[in-house]
Amino acid sequence: MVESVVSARGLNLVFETGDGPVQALSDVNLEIGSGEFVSFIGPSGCGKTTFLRVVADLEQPTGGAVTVNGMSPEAARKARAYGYVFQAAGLYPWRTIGGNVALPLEIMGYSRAERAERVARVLELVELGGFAGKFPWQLSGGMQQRASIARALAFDADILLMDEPFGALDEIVRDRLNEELLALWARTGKTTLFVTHSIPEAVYLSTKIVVMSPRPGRIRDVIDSPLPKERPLEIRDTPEFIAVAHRVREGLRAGHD
Ligand SMILES: Nc1ncnc2c1ncn2[C@@H]1O[C@H](COP(=O)(O)OP(=O)(O)OP(=O)(O)O)[C@@H](O)[C@H]1O
Repeated sequence: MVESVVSARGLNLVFETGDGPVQALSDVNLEIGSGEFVSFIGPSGCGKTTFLRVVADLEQPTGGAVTVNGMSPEAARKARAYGYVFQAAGLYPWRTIGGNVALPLEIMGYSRAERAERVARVLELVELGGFAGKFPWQLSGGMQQRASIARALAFDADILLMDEPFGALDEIVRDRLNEELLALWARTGKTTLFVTHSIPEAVYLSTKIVVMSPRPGRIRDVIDSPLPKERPLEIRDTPEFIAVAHRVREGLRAGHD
């Protein structure tokens, strides 16, 4: 049997707060295979970020089990199994773009030559080849987010965790970055977990869409996309695309009843 890259079985997570327990995740079961692009969509507070944080070993489940590459999240973190892209680009303003991308490599003790080679390669991948020497404030919001994707790619982890990376961008920039991300995913084959509030974004990007319901966060529906791997933006006008979007919307609506 092929081992899942991410496997969640009976996952529960309860936060103890001053106002009593908050159940963020309830009995989440999910298998993610190698090279899949999986979007998590659901209303605010349904546990999407919490799920990503469990995978990244930033939160401890209170029940059930998660494995990442067949290991505990802690072992996977130590093996540098993933890169993490946050909602805000989170670049250090006093470092150049190249310096920001190199930072995790510096912390990990890569040599200067190795850092330079990797920074050049990942900036090229996100089409920021000529921008290594610029500072974050010299780049648009979309370019900054591309730089933060480059930073997550720099140490060649085979899993990419992305928490609403394009949420703050206008729709035209977002469309372009969606196209670029899809091309990048096709080129690199990284298993990608992607949080979004946007139905078209989830349907356009994903091989699998996980629809979640509000607290306690449960999986309402898991949709294996019938769309082909090649996806021009115009695919969003096809009946196949509209049918998947409809099913996602139905799942979100059912979660509210
Ligand atoms: N550290 C924490 N302590 C207490 N409660 C928390 C903590 N982190 C998250 N929560 C609660 O757990 C629930 C799930 O939060 P989470 O951030 O995972 O939701 P989300 O689906 O990512 O939301 P959004 O779409 O708004 O980002 C929310 O009710 C949130 O208030």
